[in-house]
Amino acid sequence: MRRSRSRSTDPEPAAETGAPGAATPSDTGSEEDLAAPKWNFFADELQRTSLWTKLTRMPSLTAAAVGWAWRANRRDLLLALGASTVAAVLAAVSLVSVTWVLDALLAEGPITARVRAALPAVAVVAGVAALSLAVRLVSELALSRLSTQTERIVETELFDLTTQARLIAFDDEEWADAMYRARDRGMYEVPRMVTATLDGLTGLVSLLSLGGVLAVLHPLLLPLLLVSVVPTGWAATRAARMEYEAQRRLSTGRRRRWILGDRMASRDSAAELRSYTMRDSLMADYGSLADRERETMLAVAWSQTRTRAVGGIISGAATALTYTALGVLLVTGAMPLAAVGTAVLALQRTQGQMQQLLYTLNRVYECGLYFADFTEYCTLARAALPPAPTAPPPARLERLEVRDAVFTYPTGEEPALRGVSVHVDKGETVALVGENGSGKSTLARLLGGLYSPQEGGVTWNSADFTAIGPAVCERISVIIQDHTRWPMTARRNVTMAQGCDPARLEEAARLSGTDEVVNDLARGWDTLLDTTFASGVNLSGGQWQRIAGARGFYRTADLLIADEPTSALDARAEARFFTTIGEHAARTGAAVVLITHRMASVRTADRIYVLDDGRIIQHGTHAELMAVPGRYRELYTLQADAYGGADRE
Ligand SMILES: Nc1ncnc2c1ncn2[C@@H]1O[C@H](COP(=O)(O)OP(=O)(O)OP(=O)(O)O)[C@@H](O)[C@H]1O
Repeated sequence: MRRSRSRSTDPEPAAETGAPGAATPSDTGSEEDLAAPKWNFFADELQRTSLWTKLTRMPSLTAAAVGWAWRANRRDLLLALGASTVAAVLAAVSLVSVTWVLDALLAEGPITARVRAALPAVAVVAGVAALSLAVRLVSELALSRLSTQTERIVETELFDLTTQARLIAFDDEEWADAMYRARDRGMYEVPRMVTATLDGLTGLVSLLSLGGVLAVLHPLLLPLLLVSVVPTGWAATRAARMEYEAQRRLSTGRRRRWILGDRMASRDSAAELRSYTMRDSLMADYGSLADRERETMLAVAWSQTRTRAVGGIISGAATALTYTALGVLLVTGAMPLAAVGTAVLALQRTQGQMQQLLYTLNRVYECGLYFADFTEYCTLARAALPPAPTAPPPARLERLEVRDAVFTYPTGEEPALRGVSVHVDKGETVALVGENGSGKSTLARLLGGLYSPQEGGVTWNSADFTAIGPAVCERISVIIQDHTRWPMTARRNVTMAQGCDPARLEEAARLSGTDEVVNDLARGWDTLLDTTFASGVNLSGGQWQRIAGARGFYRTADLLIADEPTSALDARAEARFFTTIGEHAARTGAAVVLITHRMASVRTADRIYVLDDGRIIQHGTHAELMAVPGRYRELYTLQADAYGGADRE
């Protein structure tokens, strides 16, 4: 792995910090790893693309933002648009009324007569101001309602797609990073983008009406105005692009930092962190990543300030030029004094409005970049959805078969399964054994309909899993090796998405030994299993595994897949589990696929498959496999010897 280029930000070597075993910088990934992950392929393209090309994306981005707002609440959208347009037109009316006031005040005659003459115009100015305020308030209310509602539908869209995506997508770096970016910022930018777009549209209408007033006063004022505000807008847009590019570069590093931070602050890793004195090493890793981020962001802030300064200086010079031109127009008599007064006012307002509009356009552009992350993720996530089922929901299981399956993880260099064929018949108990990494869990996931092989196929009563779709999961119950500790009540941790059937719950609890766990809980099944809440409790690893077992038994299924279901159980609980799993199968008629390293527990299986390096190297009953030399007999004998030969047959 290459050394980090920002050496000054790397943590000190272990010997110097006195932190034994402190991580070397490369433990957190070289700068290149962090700056240029696969998904960041577009960063270079982004750099090369001109501002003009990006601005041409605006109409489509704006249309997309308005589309989301329309989906969120069309009434609020129309109200916001209508009210903003009225407010913009009122601003121009108010300006014309000011000219009227000035005309009256600067006319010939006694001051009282001039003031009296100006009164109707003053009343119009006041009335327009009051009306503008009311209309603006309505517009702001509609906009904030719209923003909240858009946020809601965007979040729903993200989780809707994410929870439907095929499991394999989570192993795909590009997908995972896109999801992180969409969740981290992209999805929050959609409501901002909607607000910014509507602000932009309002600003445009205001500007057009103010520009109309200015053009009527003198046509020369318009180009002068443009010259004074465009440089500031250019600077703001450039600054936004710099920030976006930096954020995009830092995204992977941030994700790693977030994960590290989570490990440092989480209860699950707290004990191991202390036992292995990981503190200094983790802090160094975290610091290294945070330093890189800080360095990048400080450099960005400095470049942004330089760009903004250039824009500001050019704008300032152009403003001075505009006021000089006004002076010349007044002195030469090309414009009367009242018109010059209104022009000064109009120029100030228009300048403010134009700056605001450029700032808003810049916001739309900036939000648009992150918004594009969200839409990119939605596109990727839609591509990761399982294809629509073409076969009817599966009937009761007769035979589940995997044929010549080849499966490689998206990040894997070698296939995890290489031409595997197995089958499970109704009511059978099949065991998968093999050493670590031989492919048992991967095969179990294929059997459970969670992964699809790249070659070969998986069928349920001869119907292909892909054709059946997610409905196949309804017929399968899985006790997962790395089961989830759901932050819910004990009852919900067992019943999951199914309704609670007290008799089935009691039976599942008895079979898995969860009854003993729940009996000890002060609030029984109603106990919240999450210590982040005041009433929540924590369970031991073995107790959690019993809950995961109960989850598997509770579900009415034709097939129960149990992947290392007893790894955390004590000897008594383990023995009980292997007896009851058979009892469960006999009572429900369910087939069982059992994965375990406890060789003694697979002796009674109808068929045992032995895996090695992604291949089935042996299969048969315990007696058949023990009768021939091979991996099964070797593993079985090794374990039996460790137990003093008690299990040797
Ligand atoms: N998410 C993943 N991404 C990439 N490779 C993976 C992933 N999960 C597993 N692998 C690889 O696939 C191979 C098979 O892994 P698998 O988990 O199926 O083995 P196993 O037999 O269940 O191991 P164990 O007995 O340790 O649970 C291993 O080489 C492993 O490194």
